[in-house]
Amino acid sequence: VNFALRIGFYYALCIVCSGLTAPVCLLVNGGRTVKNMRIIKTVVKSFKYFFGLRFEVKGLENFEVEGPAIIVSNHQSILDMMGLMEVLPDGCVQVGKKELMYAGTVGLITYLGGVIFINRKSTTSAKMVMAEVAKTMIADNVKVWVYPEGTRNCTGDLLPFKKGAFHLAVQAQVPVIPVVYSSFTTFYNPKKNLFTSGKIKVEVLPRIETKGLTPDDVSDLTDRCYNIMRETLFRLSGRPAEGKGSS
Ligand SMILES: CCCCCC/C=C\CCCCCCCCCC(=O)SCCNC(=O)CCNC(=O)[C@H](O)C(C)(C)COP(=O)(O)OP(=O)(O)OC[C@H]1O[C@@H](n2cnc3c(N)ncnc32)[C@H](O)[C@@H]1OP(=O)(O)O
Ligand SMILES: CCCCCCCC/C=C\CCCCCCCC(=O)OC[C@@H](O)COP(=O)(O)O
Repeated sequence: VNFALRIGFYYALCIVCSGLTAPVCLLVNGGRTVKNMRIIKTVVKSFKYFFGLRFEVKGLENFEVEGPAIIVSNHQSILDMMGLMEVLPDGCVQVGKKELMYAGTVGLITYLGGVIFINRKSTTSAKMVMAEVAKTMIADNVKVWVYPEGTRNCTGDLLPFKKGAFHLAVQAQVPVIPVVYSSFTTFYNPKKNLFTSGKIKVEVLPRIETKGLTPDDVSDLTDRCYNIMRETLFRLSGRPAEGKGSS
């Protein structure tokens, strides 16, 4: 019951705050633009206090790259939206599933914030959108945040990465910046109706350059990023690295 109440309150907060923030975005910036993310971020950063969540962030200086970049991070839950806004650099849009656009006021605010919507059921259309993004991120000097697992996953491990983000980085010849959030499993588990207060460690890792890489290098780049992020996830979550120390 407690779980349902807290999650219900989270949804309500998202819906109501989106409804109140949307007119502000429209008045200040006039329409769909990444500039609205600043306003959205300010609102969302207050949410953590309602749920007793604390963020411990390291490596923010790694976001300080000139020009565009692809940011990739692990995706555990709808609560990630709070972790996202906690560290989101200016001029950064996210890639999201198109279903989000139809989520009432939340859809409206994601639209106004400039979220790039992809149809996950159609690889061709998703790739076309991503190819377009590769061009516009250079022209508009924006960073793009992608969840390369492609879906939420709250197991304490990473799902295999999809390659879209890395194709995008190579096509645009921009660096990849990995961001890792420690596992939520100790305080959040929908299967066990668990949602208490808790601490989330966040680490922004040093950028991985892609200058000179070609489409043939995308698989290697993906693996490299996956391995670094998985190691970091286990370290931040206090879980022993696999294959080491097991008898
Ligand atoms: C104010 C108060 C507000 C309160 C509420 C506020 C709310 C919100 C505020 C805003 C917050 C927004 C938050 C948004 C969060 C959104 C979270 C999500 O929705 S996550 C789900 C969507 N995201 C993704 O799926 C991204 C990761 N996926 C990918 O990158 C995929 O690769 C793809 C989607 C591009 C394609 O996927 P799929 O169809 O499954 O195909 P694949 O198997 O991945 O690829 C098939 C082959 O194609 C190759 N490929 C992929 N991309 C390209 C490319 N661009 N160019 C060339 N080739 C490409 C790929 O390598 C595969 O080939 P292979 O031979 O197998 O390697
Ligand atoms: C009038 C219609 C009303 C509809 C109301 C729907 C309300 C939804 C409201 C609030 C939810 C807050 C969500 C914040 C956004 C977080 C985005 C997110 O994390 O999406 C997860 C998703 O990307 C991964 O896809 P999978 O479903 O795991 O694969």
